[in-house]
Amino acid sequence: MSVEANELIEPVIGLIGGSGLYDIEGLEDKEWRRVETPWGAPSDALLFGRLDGVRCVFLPRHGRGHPIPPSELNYRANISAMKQSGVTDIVSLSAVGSLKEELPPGHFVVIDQFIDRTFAREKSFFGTGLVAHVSVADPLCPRIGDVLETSARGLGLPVTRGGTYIVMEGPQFSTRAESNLYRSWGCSVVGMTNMPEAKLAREAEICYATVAMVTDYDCWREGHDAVTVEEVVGVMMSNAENARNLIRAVIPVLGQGRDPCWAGCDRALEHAVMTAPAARDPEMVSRLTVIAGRVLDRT
Ligand SMILES: CSC[C@H]1O[C@H](OP(=O)(O)O)[C@H](O)[C@@H]1O
Ligand SMILES: Nc1ncnc2[nH]cnc12
Repeated sequence: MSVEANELIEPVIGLIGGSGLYDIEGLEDKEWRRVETPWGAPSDALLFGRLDGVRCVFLPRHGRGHPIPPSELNYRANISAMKQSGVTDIVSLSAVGSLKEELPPGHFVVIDQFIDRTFAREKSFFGTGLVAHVSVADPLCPRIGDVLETSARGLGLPVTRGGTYIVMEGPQFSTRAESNLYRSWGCSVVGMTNMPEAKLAREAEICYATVAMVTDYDCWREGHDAVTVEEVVGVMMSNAENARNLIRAVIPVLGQGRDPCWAGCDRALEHAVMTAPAARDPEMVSRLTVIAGRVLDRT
């Protein structure tokens, strides 16, 4: 997709559904389609359709029925499949634990920062033979964040704008010492999936924002039981209903024709590629065409 000046973008909205969100209701012309990528298969087929005329692409992050754990997700294939499907804007929906008293279960947080503590995942599309460094100083798209916040408030949902999501490797939940450490770092919520997803979306020049849906207080709270899957699943059900309403509200807004993103997420690769054309591995270049073709074509 081109983002030259004065060209109006017709957005395609990508939705990545987390725990408890394995389908999207109300899509017209819906069709599940498998998408192959240079990085292998995504978590599942993607659901293509339209909502109020806006093209949407939905992917259940863990696959339908939740067979894939956070560390085994093929994050590169998931983001590449979105890019190959023309997605310009991703809304990520995620279950998280709360690290702050004022963010109770049921609360939605439109986060604005991450701390990435994952260590067993492929984190970049680039590598030997084609090196690039994008900025993730502000890893979430504030333009989408504005729409999410306004729509959530309009629906009367309990929502906080801003907050840091610490991404842990999992699959076990945190120790009490870890949970308290994350609190001492000022983190708002803890989860296992949004990294490297957000970094890869940035490399793919896709605007990306997250609605972190609180399901539990993790294990830091004195006198309260530590989080269990039973607790998470229970709260997830009511969160999922609110998430569906929020999705219905944001898609018509995000789907309007627009200029390139004012925050620049869709131009992240502009000055990011380090490897001189003559030093590039042709196989890497060919593999990366779907992600970085926009900039590789001209350098
Ligand atoms: C049963 S809670 C653990 C699971 O839920 C979250 O995933 P997602 O972001 O896809 O909703 C969390 O990070 C864990 O993967
Ligand atoms: N407490 C928690 N820790 C990590 N991931 C979570 N997802 C939902 N609750 C969580």
